[in-house]
Amino acid sequence: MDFLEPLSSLPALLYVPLLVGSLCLVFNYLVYSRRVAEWRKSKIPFLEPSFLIGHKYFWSVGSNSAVVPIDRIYRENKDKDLVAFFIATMPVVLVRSPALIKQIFAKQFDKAFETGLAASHNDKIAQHTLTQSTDKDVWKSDRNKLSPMFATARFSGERFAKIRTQITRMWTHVGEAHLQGRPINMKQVALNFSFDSMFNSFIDLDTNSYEKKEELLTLSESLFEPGWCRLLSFFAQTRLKEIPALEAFKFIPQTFIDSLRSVLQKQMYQRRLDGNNKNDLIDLLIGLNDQDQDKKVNSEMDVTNEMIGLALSILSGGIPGMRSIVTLASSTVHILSLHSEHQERIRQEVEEVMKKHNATEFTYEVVRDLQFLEQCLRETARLYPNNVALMRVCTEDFMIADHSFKKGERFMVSPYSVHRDPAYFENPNEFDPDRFSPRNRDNRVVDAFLGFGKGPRKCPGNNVGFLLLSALVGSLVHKYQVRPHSHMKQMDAYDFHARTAFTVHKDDVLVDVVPREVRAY
Ligand code: HEM
Repeated sequence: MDFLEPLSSLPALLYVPLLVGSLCLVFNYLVYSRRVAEWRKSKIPFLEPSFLIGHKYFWSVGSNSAVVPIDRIYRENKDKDLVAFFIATMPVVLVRSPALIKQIFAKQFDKAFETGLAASHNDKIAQHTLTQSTDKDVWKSDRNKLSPMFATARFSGERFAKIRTQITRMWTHVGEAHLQGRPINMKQVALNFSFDSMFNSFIDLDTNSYEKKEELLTLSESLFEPGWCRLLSFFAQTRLKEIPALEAFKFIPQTFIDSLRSVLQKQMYQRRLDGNNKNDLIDLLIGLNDQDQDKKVNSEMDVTNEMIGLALSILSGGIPGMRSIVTLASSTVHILSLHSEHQERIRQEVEEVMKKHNATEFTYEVVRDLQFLEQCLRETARLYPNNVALMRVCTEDFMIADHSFKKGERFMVSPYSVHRDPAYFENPNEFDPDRFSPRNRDNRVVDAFLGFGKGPRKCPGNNVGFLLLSALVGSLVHKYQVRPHSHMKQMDAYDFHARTAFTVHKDDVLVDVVPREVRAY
């Protein structure tokens, strides 16, 4: 057999990768051809995958963020409301039109209930983590239990003092960097601010990330750190969650859970001893413990899987939360550094609102009243939405817009693409906070804005997030003039990190500051 002769001269070790590679290609082919036949039958518009190797759009993933190819598919299929394709071997249906997104994410919510990060049914903690829960009743009951935590009024009055402490620490850090002639790393400043604010306010943990890096902060950072490992764990969570051998790739690693468990246990125990009701997450968890077991917290076993899941929903914001605050804060400061006129408007607003409330420092009432600053934050969330994609998975077969979808079909929405579509936002690449002013905000804009998701599973922490962001950005811009250091032009999708499911800028976001003369605080 002459044609096999070249193969016989290969070292035996090379046969193994060759065999594995060939099996993968055959597997790909089977996946593609089966799913394409189903799409054709259900009249779902799709992009024909290339024989064996799928869609070329995604070959550059690893050097570019997945936003880039998804956005290209979005733009090349203007004539369609939805279009199906493969990301590697994962079939997805990209939903383009806001009307259809609303239909699937809100009106047909019951039939496409699961998110892209849905947990394995056996994962007892993740079932109580809002983003990952796959049981509608458990999810509903958990969201109700947590709703008092998402009310911004929790930060009013004396409780705002904890946020004010973070403002003062941030000013000190920024002031020192300025005196030493160093630029400000906004990603780091925002991480310290949001971590300390969240852990102080929700679980009464007195952290100071500028002085000491808590284990939980290091672990939280590693949850969002871009890299192949995190990207693979995201893929394993999305695609292969029922395979026990992949437990080690769980999106929330066991080390994080163990550390959180021990912190919660300590805080609950201490609260029992102090007897002070602070109306925070610790009190909520103690209440659950009393209801369920009618006993005091005194052993590790008492911090149940449900409690860990609920705490994760708040503290890591059901995963996107803290990351979202960090990204949104650094993006907002980056964009304001390029627009001194908007910085000036924020300063004037702060002065006016302080005067109105007869305040000489940042208070809950002042921060809640910063309307123009909120418009700037919303506009930044439009230009830089946090998630590469929003996902829902069909939990039963259903029909929509003359197409029938099977249980297990994955819907994907690209907030970045919808937000930059001129059909919904005029001059979409321009930073124009006034498009979100109460006067200009029409239904078209409201429906097409996806920065916090859509439907009953949309972000419950948006108000808390905006409160912290307004405190951080408002106080920074009020005390300092901010100028660009590292990014002299507005960033876009090519500036996002390639190896993460979030739209994180690939470099540090550095700005320079010049102190301003302000009224006494
Ligand atoms: C202001 C910054 C924030 C942004 C831009 C943001 C964005 C998002 C997005 C896009 C989703 C997915 C929604 C969907 O799939 O339809 C989400 C979900 C979620 N967010 Fe946020 N978020 C922010 C802050 C927070 C904060 C501070 C918390 C917690 C206190 C939080 C808690 C959650 C939770 C628990 C979910 C899951 C909801 C569910 O599946 O029921 N978020 N967020």
